[in-house]
Amino acid sequence: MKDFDAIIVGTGQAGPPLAGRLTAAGMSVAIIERKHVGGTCVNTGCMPTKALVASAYAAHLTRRASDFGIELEGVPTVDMPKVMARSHQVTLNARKNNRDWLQSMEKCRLIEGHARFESRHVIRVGEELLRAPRIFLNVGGRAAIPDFPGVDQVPYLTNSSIVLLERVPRHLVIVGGSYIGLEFAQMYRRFGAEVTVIEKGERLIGREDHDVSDAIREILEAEGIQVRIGAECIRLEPHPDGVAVGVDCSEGAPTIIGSDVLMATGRRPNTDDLGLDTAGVEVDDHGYIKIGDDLATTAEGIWALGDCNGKGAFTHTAYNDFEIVAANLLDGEDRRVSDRILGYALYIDPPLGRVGMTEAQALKAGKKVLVGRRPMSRVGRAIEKGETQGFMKIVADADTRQILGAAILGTGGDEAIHGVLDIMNAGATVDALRWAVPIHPTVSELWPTVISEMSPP
Ligand SMILES: Cc1cc2nc3c(=O)[nH]c(=O)nc-3n(C[C@H](O)[C@H](O)[C@H](O)COP(=O)(O)OP(=O)(O)OC[C@H]3O[C@@H](n4cnc5c(N)ncnc54)[C@H](O)[C@@H]3O)c2cc1C
Ligand SMILES: NC(=O)c1ccc[n+]([C@@H]2O[C@H](COP(=O)([O-])OP(=O)(O)OC[C@H]3O[C@@H](n4cnc5c(N)ncnc54)[C@H](O)[C@@H]3O)[C@@H](O)[C@H]2O)c1
Repeated sequence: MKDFDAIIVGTGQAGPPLAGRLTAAGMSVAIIERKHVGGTCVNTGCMPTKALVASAYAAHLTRRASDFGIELEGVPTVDMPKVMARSHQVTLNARKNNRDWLQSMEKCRLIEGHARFESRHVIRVGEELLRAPRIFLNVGGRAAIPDFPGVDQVPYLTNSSIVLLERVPRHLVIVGGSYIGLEFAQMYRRFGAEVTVIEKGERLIGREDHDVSDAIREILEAEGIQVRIGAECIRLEPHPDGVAVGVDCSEGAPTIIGSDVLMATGRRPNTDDLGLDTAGVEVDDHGYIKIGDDLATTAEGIWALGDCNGKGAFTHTAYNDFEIVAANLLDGEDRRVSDRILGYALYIDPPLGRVGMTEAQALKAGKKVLVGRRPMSRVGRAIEKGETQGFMKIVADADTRQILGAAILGTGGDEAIHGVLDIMNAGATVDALRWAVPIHPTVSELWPTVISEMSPP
């Protein structure tokens, strides 16, 4: 048995920085990883996908070159092994930097292997037993594969395997029309694949407002992506040309023949093989670890951070979990998950930057709202860049004038949304943004105009 002051399971977005803070405070730390250091974001998530999105954008811009008065000789081609090598290198560099960082921490031991509770404060990794009074679970999640008829008879891709694919599929069928599905759909279309997105809901990216969903569908369809919504009873079977995907949709043919299928139907937490029962750590019906507002689990001395606690599904929410735990344990603060104002982005092109409530959520919460909206075709910056798809929108409380939420589906939207995110965190009203003097020419410079034109929906 080896004793430590703390054990961290998983090297995703919360584990390594927490190891940094704990060791800096003089604690001995064991951090355990069963696969690649850096977890999902670094190895099979944000980093490789955003590197691929960058290549896809380059391909798209090259095809549009003459719109900008640039004439290229010959037809631009996509060198997929090179595209993948570039993306993979981004991952390898980050993985190595994370590993080097952990190994440089005094009193931190990186242990490779699968961790499992032996008892509340003892964890087994292979033959080794480790004990600590504090245990932090940062085990993340993996692709959830629906139990479709025929799913075990055909090969399919997930986010983990598609980021290593060195060819352009002839026809990529993507099951799931949300973050993962839509980012890969546009990227592979731009690499030259025929792409069909199959979504069981009545619209793409169903958590967003209807106007956002509709505009995203329009953007994707304009690039030749086929969208099939209301897909019921999906079934898969081998076909001489790849995979036959049966869908009973409200529109379109009942069977789609794809060369490849990508499953993008959500994630499930890596909590089924941790021995949580042994430790008295409770999970909900979906396997997410139950936590309080301070990220403490139902077992004393055990915390759960990141995707595995079901309170966030993003790199920045996992990192914020680390910040909350470190501030509470080491700095005497009283920080809470419920204080977090959620922002996120969908990295299609143009991107969707989002913060706070949607208009539908605000109305459902019984708020009296004011809404301001402007198409990107009336934003100078977008016109100058030749990227006028999408719109920007803000929702405010009509009584208190607090900002409830905002969306920018448009060029630079992933960055520009931070103007609203920051001012919401500062607790200011919509009038603070109304009277700001933003820089010209930017997307953000339109907020004062949009706000001055707000009206009830
Ligand atoms: C394709 C894709 C794109 C994404 N893009 C974005 C994006 O652009 N922006 C964004 O904010 N988020 C994005 N995300 C989400 C983001 O990757 C996750 O929210 C984030 O990585 C969660 O981090 P985490 O720390 O909770 O866990 P993870 O990063 O999943 O890390 C958990 C680690 O724990 C290890 N582990 C699990 N069980 C054990 C065990 N028993 N023993 C030892 N080790 C174990 C795993 O191997 C893994 O390395 C994306 C996700 C995907 C799949
Ligand atoms: N830009 C980003 O920040 C980013 C990018 C990629 C992934 N992520 C994270 O990864 C997580 C997983 O993303 P995701 O897109 O896989 O999951 P998701 O939960 O966001 O969406 C899954 C989609 O699949 C659909 N679906 C579910 N079962 C289906 C079925 N049987 N047939 C057809 N459609 C079905 C759902 O209706 C939904 O639209 C997200 O929670 C997100 O936080 C974030």
